Amino acid sequence: MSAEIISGTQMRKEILAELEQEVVRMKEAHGKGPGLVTILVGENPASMSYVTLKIKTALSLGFHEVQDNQPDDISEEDLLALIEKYNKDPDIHGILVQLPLPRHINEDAVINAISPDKDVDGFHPVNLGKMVIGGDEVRYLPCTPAGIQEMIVRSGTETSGAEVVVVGRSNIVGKPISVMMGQKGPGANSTVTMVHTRTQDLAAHCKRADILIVAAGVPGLVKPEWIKPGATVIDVGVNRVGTNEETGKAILSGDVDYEEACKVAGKITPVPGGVGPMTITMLMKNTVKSAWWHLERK
Ligand SMILES: Nc1nc2c(c(=O)[nH]1)N[C@@H](CN(C=O)c1ccc(C(=O)N[C@@H](CCC(=O)O)C(=O)O)cc1)CN2
Repeated sequence: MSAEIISGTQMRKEILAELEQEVVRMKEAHGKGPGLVTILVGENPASMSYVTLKIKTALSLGFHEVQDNQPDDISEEDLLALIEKYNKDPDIHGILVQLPLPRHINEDAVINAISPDKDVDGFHPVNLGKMVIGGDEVRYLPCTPAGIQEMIVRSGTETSGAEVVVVGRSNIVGKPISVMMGQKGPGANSTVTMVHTRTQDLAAHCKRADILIVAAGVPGLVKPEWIKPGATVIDVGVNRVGTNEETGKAILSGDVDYEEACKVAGKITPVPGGVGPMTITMLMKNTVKSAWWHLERK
């Protein structure tokens, strides 16, 4: 048996084509499209490549894109003032501050400074609170969890009544996706267990999962014998495990032993080309949603 591959790269194409049409309609209706600012502090190579991808995608969709790069030693006060400037800018509908930030800056203070109306990352406590309440309250879902849920749904995996096991408890992936999969509604209604690397008998928990979502940041953590035959496996890990000597590019590995897992799982996401591309796609979707909200409100 070889698992069906759930390709984030392919799904990205489909969703971006839908968004492109929406941007055309928005420009016809309002004379302008979505505006996104990307704020990058310092020169972390991974962050630089993610922000470059975000800018490229936004421009390809016809967004108004502002790239605001700041030096590593910017003070927290100056960064907060910069965010406030964009909170007030009527041409900007989405504010993205790339994480992680340098140690001298308090990440929570920065996230809290972004207007919840422009928080297209979905990290602000107001938006996380609305996500927990669910239903009509939901505003911007955090991008990686939203991408995971979209992949599960588009792959035709049944979620209602399914046993979902989430490995990892981060604020940006593990906690939100656990809540989202347990909500009432389509693409959810699951029975969720959230575990982590200190959980006793992690393997036994994973083995019960109809849908196994792994976001632990530990390369190759999940072994094939931890997987229920036929399960859908979503690998969120993007671990840099070496460098390709010929191309100089990073060699990426997920949190799942992919080659072997393919022999047991029913469906599986690859790394690269799985959840990663969906994160940026969902950022675009949130920005389009925010732009409609801001433009129609006036
Ligand atoms: N403000 C934010 N910061 C961070 C987020 C976020 O959602 N908002 N998430 C991560 C990084 N991230 C987006 O910013 C991200 C990670 C991975 C990918 C991706 O496409 N990965 C590719 C591989 C790309 C590579 O070669 O490195 C893949 O998995 O196929 C996109 C976005 C932390 N910070």
